Amino acid sequence: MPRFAANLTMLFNELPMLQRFGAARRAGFKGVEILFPYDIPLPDMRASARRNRMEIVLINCPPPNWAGGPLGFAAIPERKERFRRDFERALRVAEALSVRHIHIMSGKAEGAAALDCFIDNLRWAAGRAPHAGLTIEPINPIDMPGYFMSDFDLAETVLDAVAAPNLGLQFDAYHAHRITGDVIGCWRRHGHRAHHIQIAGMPGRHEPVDGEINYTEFFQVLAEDGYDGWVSAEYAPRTLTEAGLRWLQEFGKAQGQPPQDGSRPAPASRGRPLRRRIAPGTGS
Ligand SMILES: O=C(O)C(=O)[C@H](O)CO
Ligand SMILES: [Mg+2]
Repeated sequence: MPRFAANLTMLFNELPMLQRFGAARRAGFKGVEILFPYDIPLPDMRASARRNRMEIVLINCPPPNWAGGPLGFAAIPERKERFRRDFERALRVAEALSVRHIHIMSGKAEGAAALDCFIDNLRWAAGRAPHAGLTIEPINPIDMPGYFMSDFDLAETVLDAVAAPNLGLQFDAYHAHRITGDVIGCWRRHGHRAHHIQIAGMPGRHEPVDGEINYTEFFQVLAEDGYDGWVSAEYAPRTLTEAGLRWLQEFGKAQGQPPQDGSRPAPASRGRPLRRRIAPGTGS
C-alpha cells in the first residue's frame, strides 16, 4: 500500500515552511519532501518533522533553480567538483534529517561525454554513501528544455551502468505522461526500477484529479504490482492546498491484491531513512 507524502516546496505554501509539516500531517500525509532544504536551520526542520512524526522522504541535490539558473551538475564534465561538493552538502543534510532519498539532478547537457560523466558521478555518489537512497528522475524536455536526464530508456541505461543497489528510478507520473503519453505503459516497462513515485495532474501540474492522467487506474496497477514505497504529491494547488485534497482520501482507500503468481518483477528496494553517519571518504 503506498504511503503518501507532501512536497512541501509546492504544497501548503500558504504557510511558512516549518508550519507546513503540521498542515501536511493534519491533512493525512505520512511524510514530506523538501526540494530546497538548504535555507532553513536543520535543528528547526528536524524538530518540526519529529513533532509531527513526519518522515522526510526526499531532498534534491542541488535545489532546482527554477529562475533559469543551473539545474544540477552531475552530467556536466567540467562541473565534477561542483557536483561532488553539492553532494557532500546534500549528504550532510540527509544524515541530519534521516532522509530516505537524495534526488541527483543531471543539469543541462548532451552527448556521450555527459552520459559518461553522469554514470561516473553516480558511481562515485553510490559508493560514497552506500546507505543513502539515491534517485535519478527523467524530467520532460517541454518543461525543462536541454535537461540531460529526460527519458526513461536513458534512465535504464544509466541505472544498468551504475548497477548500485542504493540508486533507483524516481518515477514522476506527470513527466512520464509528458514524455511518453502513456503512464501505465511507462510504468509497466520501468516501474520495477522505481524507488520513489511523484504525481501531479495534466494539464497544469495541479491536483492529480480529472485531466489526462488516469490516476485511479495508476493506483490500481501500483496495488497489483505490490508497490510499497512512497507516492509524493508534487503539484501546484489550484487554490488553497486543503481545498484540493479530496484525491488523498479517495486514493488512500483504493487498494487491489498483488498477484500471487510472481508475474510482475519483484519491486526494487525502496530505500530507507538514512540513519548511519558515514565518515567522509570511507564509503562505509
Ligand atoms: O521537477 C520535478 O518533477 C522534480 O521532481 C525535481 O526534483 C524538481 O525540479
Ligand atoms: Mg518530480
